[in-house]
Amino acid sequence: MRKIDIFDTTLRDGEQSAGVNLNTAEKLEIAKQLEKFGVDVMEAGFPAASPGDLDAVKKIASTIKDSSVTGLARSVKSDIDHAWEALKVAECPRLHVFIATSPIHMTYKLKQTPEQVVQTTIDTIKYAKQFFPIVQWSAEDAFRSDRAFLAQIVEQAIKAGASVINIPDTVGYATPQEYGALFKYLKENVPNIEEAKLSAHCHNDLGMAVANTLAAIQNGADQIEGTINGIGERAGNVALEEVGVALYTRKDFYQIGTNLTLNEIKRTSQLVSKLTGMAVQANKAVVGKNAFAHESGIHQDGVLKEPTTYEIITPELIGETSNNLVLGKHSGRHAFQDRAKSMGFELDSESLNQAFIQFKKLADRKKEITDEDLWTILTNEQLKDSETAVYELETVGVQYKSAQDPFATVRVKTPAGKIVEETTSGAGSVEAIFNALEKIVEGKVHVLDYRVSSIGKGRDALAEAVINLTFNEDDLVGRDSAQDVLEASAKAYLNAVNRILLQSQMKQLLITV
Ligand SMILES: CC(=O)SCCNC(=O)CCNC(=O)[C@H](O)C(C)(C)COP(=O)(O)OP(=O)(O)OC[C@H]1O[C@@H](n2cnc3c(N)ncnc32)[C@H](O)[C@@H]1OP(=O)(O)O
Ligand SMILES: CC(C)C(=O)C(=O)O
Ligand SMILES: [Mg+2]
Repeated sequence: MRKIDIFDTTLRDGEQSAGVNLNTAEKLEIAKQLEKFGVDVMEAGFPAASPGDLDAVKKIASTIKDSSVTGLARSVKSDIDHAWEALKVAECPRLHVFIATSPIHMTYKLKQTPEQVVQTTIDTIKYAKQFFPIVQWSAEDAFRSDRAFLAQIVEQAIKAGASVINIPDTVGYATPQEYGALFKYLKENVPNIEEAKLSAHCHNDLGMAVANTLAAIQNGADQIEGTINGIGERAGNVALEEVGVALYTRKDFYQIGTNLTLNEIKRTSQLVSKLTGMAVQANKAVVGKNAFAHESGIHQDGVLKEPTTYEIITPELIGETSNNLVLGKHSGRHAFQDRAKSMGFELDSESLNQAFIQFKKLADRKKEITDEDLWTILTNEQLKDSETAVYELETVGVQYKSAQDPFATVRVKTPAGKIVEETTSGAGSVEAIFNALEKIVEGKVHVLDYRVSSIGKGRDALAEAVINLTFNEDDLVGRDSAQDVLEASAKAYLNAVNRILLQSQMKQLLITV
């Protein structure tokens, strides 16, 4: 199987992402992880950019042994001198030098004629070759360059000593068909092309970086360049983890191998995200939080029966521990039962059905059902027939008059079956209710947070109260709803207390079983 080289530029093009700035220690940390990931070449920075970048490239070049380390330079002698200063410590120093070849860039940016650009290219590569055994030359904005001119300058670059030729789609303008065709064209029209490796470098402005990279590979690219998580200038570079996993998963189609250790992907992605401060979007291919998450019942059922029904790559392949069946309003009984089982609940089918109905009702009101929510639902069901009991609100009443402390009278049935009534004042109606409940509940209650909102629209909307409290040191969130705000608040308070009570009763039950 043909093998291609992976050139990582997370520390150079990736660091060109707006708002990203890595110090030497951070760059070194990422470089070590890239080495574990198995990249063939890593571009550690742009040594002429700043003393800090020169220092970082130097540290990386002297530390990394299993990947080749390179640095970028313009076609300017002083840039190459800076790069040599940083890279001479490497086992096999490698330079990456570039100049733009498109009419737009040559005319407006470089203000050089095509002939001058060819001459600068030749002179620069020859100068660099005095120091560096390996010189990679890039034709910036190659895709928007005149093809015949590109073929001519590539031929000259190889003659001058470049052993890797990079053909970037600098502004992410190419389509896969066109980018692939450009590689084919160069293979067929540059007489000495076999003396150098041909490299692809794709940006993602139109979201086609992965497709373009794969098209280049199919048309003879020997190396591909990209970054972890696809970070980079503007919309970023091609995401190396996506290309790596695509080549591996579809090796039946591409027939291409790499030296990448794919199960280092997750760790590498997380490290880069953490140190650059660039979050990975949840639905990003391969490394997104949702890449192995299944939310809907039909998918969850399929995955439980046979993961390959909905997973074309295993979580383990990229170093992820497992897939994730997220319970929400689209989930079905199979996933619900599976989670209940993994939490230690063995319910008969009737109890499971009842618990599932409660779960669906709650799922309509909450985005995500937590394990704590499930615990409460399942425990309620499991304890239904046993001797356990909780606090039940019988009535709540409030006496309120402007400029006076309100009084609340609360009547509750205790777990022991006694009816207890308390009347207490408070700074407000809700506080008066909580004070009365505090007197009734046996144990120490401390309210941490409380809020009410309406469910639905209109004057007759239901009120939902959510309360976070500690009860005998345990803390939990309780919630309940009612037509009236005050009743919802009292019920939410008891809901939290009862959940904690049920948890300890359930633990007791599980211990004795
Ligand atoms: C497609 C890419 O990703 S290319 C890499 C982009 N990365 C970076 O630019 C990061 C590092 N850059 C820097 O720190 C600075 O831009 C430096 C140190 C390189 C240069 O800084 P300055 O000397 O202040 O120049 P400035 O950045 O403003 O302008 C760039 C100059 O380089 C010239 N230039 C641009 N590319 C090249 C090239 N490949 N070869 C030679 N000259 C070039 C421009 O024409 C311009 O020249 P001018 O001053 O004669 O008009
Ligand atoms: C410097 C070159 C290789 C580059 O990053 C680009 O053209 O996108
Ligand atoms: Mg680039």
